[in-house]
Amino acid sequence: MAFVTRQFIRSLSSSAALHAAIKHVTIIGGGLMGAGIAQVAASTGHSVVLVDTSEDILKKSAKGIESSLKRVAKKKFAEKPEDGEAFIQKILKNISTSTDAASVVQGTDLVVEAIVENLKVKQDLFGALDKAAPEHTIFASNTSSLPIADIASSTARLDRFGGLHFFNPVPMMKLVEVIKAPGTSQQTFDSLLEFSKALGKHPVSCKDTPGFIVNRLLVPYMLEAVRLHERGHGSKEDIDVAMKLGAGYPMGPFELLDYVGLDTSKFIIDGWHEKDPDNPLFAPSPLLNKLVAEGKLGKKTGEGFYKHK
Ligand SMILES: CCCCCCCCCCCCC[C@H](O)CC(=O)SCCNC(=O)CCNC(=O)[C@H](O)C(C)(C)COP(=O)(O)OP(=O)(O)OC[C@H]1O[C@@H](n2cnc3c(N)ncnc32)[C@H](O)[C@@H]1OP(=O)(O)O
Ligand SMILES: NC(=O)c1ccc[n+]([C@@H]2O[C@H](COP(=O)([O-])OP(=O)(O)OC[C@H]3O[C@@H](n4cnc5c(N)ncnc54)[C@H](O)[C@@H]3O)[C@@H](O)[C@H]2O)c1
Repeated sequence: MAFVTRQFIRSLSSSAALHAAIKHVTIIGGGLMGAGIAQVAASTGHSVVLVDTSEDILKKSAKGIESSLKRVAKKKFAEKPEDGEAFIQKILKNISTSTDAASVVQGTDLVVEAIVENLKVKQDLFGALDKAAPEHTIFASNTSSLPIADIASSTARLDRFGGLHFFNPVPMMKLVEVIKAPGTSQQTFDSLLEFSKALGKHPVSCKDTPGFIVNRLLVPYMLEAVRLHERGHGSKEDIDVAMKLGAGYPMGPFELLDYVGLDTSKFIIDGWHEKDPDNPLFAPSPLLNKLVAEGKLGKKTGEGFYKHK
């Protein structure tokens, strides 16, 4: 009996037990990543509000979520396709949309931000949300390249602020990097780990260090691929085939750049160049800059390094 009581007290005093499970999630940004995160959170039984700047964008996000769910349902209900539609509708019921972030965060346990990769824009958003959200609400950024501590500095909840770095396409990629900034409390960090697991993802813990784990290794590789091509040492097609057939990557670097979005890639590299202007690795790429200036942002606009259907 004493053993059972000790176990019970220990379980109550664990930070997981002290912190209520995350149920209501607000995702800010309904683009590639935000829509994917909303889909996965809704599919795992969370109530989700997806926020963007216009109803038109949110309609596009909802369409994207529905077509991704159709792909999931096609596989899951291959034997009984008639159950697929009910599965999709049940998940879609868990998602609502809004253009008013400040009002919807009033009832949320967690805010996941997936807006444009720009420090000032992210700081302004979180600064405003900090005034509107309840005390217990945790804030997380899906930034690819910005320090979590810098984004969090616009709020007064450094202890309830961390990083949740998802991978594209979110419904398919199992990894989430959970980032503990210097101010992030252990309780918040544990909640973010738990939330990632509740999404069916595999979380890894990560310090608030440039590029976290994956991008610290991936970005230099992508940069070298672009430089190799710019020097005329290989066509983009050959470089892509080489990395798929020779290194076993599912996509070549140019296919992946188009998939990620050339605007986001440019934000990442410009930000690092600004911080470390003498590092030749982060020097601007004329080819990337030209494509972005022409509005060729990759798969999302129908053309980037390649043309997409
Ligand atoms: C000098 C200046 C240069 C600038 C350089 C700057 C570089 C900066 C770039 C860094 C960017 C970092 C971004 C971010 O922070 C981190 C990332 O997210 S990095 C990206 C990580 N992602 C990948 O690496 C993806 C790699 N690709 C794949 O894993 C696969 O190709 C794929 C996407 C899963 C698709 O698989 P394929 O076999 O290729 O294609 P299929 O279409 O047949 O799909 C297979 C299978 O998956 C299902 N599926 C695919 N997508 C979805 C979806 N969105 N929703 C639901 N289901 C999906 C599909 O239905 C298939 O199912 P099946 O038919 O097999 O049952
Ligand atoms: N694309 C990727 O592969 C990838 C992977 C991991 C992380 N990320 C990161 O996720 C974030 C979003 O990337 P994305 O590819 O989804 O970008 P995206 O351009 O597809 O979507 C961004 C969305 O945010 C919206 N938005 C911008 N400012 C807003 C604001 N103030 N309030 C509400 N909505 C706003 C835009 O309208 C747009 O719909 C970035 O920080 C990026 O670095 C991207």
